[in-house]
Amino acid sequence: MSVTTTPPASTALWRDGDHPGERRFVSIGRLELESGESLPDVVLAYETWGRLSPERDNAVLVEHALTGDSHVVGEAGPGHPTAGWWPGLIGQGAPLDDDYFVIAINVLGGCQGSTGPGSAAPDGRPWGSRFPRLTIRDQVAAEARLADVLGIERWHTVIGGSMGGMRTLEWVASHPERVGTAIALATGGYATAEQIGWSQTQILAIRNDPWFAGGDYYDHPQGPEAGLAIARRIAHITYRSELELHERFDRRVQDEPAGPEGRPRYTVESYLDHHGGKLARRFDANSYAVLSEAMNSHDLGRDRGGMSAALQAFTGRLVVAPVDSDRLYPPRLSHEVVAARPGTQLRTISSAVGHDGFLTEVDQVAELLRDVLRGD
Ligand SMILES: CC(=O)SCCNC(=O)CCNC(=O)[C@H](O)C(C)(C)COP(=O)(O)OP(=O)(O)OC[C@H]1O[C@@H](n2cnc3c(N)ncnc32)[C@H](O)[C@@H]1OP(=O)(O)O
Ligand SMILES: N[C@@H](CCO)C(=O)O
Repeated sequence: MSVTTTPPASTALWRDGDHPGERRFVSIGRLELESGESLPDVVLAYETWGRLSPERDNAVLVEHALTGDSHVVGEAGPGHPTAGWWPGLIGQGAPLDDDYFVIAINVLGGCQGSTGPGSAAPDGRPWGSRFPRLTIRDQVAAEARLADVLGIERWHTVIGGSMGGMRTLEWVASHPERVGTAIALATGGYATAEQIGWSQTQILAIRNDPWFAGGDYYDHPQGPEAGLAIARRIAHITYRSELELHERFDRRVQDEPAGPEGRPRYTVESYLDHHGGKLARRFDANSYAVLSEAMNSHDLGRDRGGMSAALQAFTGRLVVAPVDSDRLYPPRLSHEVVAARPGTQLRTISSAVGHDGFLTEVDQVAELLRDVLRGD
């Protein structure tokens, strides 16, 4: 196992330009997966802030959501398609200041430096359609290997929202002794029927794009960007509340119809086109499908005798933080975690936005994090 600042050739197939110097890459070797398949030579990309204390007791793991990456804070620039997705959470004056050693890992199956479907398989060609099915448990198993390499036996805190919240809770279930405090935002103990249904719809939008080519599109002139953009449009509606969309866009028209045959383009359509196109330019469609299916696998209680039994061995502090207007991960899912594990704290984020509130209400998330780190 080794750590490097240059991406190993095996990870560099999907958009070579997306591998900046400040990101580090660790090889964690072969990973046996829940499916019974295995991934040889797994690489994880990660970024760090601060220093690990001599006692190794100040490490904080920040877990990103579906289309996030290891770039939690910082500018967009070479290698970083977007600015940090949780601005103000790490750095001087932020809750995660120099007292902490913060790590964010691009998830296994992702497309920002970690092994994913766009990486090279052992034959040198992209995995594409051959990439194995992943589960949230596989992703956490990979992250535990990275922690081993860095000499982190126990996280001071693990925090994440949505898919990052799934991994946070899975850390608690699969490595209870390695987590001090866990903060899971806008998530639940399992993927619901509705979440799986929305995922299916999005994955079908990708797979039915004529340019999908069964998933082996990397050396084609075009990929399934249109399908991915449709998937993002569908997802983005679920990430926002009905009331927010109504108040922001109502029935306003962005572009007037051209001629008698024309139809108006509603402002909300323009907004969804924007988000669909933006994601299609920065994200790999195969990764999107692989990660969506990993989210579908999420079920803390699976083969563990239920959620309560899965959380029983954890003696640390667990905080769950739903967004009150979240229709995709409704607050009842957090309440179920509280009911399953006595002592779990509930901190509700108030937002008009909906699910994306865990990203947009950064002040509330910062306050929550500050309180929890203080021990309140
Ligand atoms: C800070 C970042 O942007 S992180 C980007 C990387 N993203 C991730 O890592 C995933 C997490 N992030 C996300 O999912 C989303 O980007 C969120 C949650 C941060 C967006 O939330 P908000 O801040 O509420 O943004 P909002 O939904 O209002 O969208 C703003 C965008 O829509 C555009 N927009 C707004 N109205 C319209 C319209 N009628 N027509 C077209 N575009 C529109 C804005 O110009 C803006 O564009 P930009 O993002 O390219 O600057
Ligand atoms: N908008 C976020 C939320 C997903 O839960 C993302 O794209 O990662």
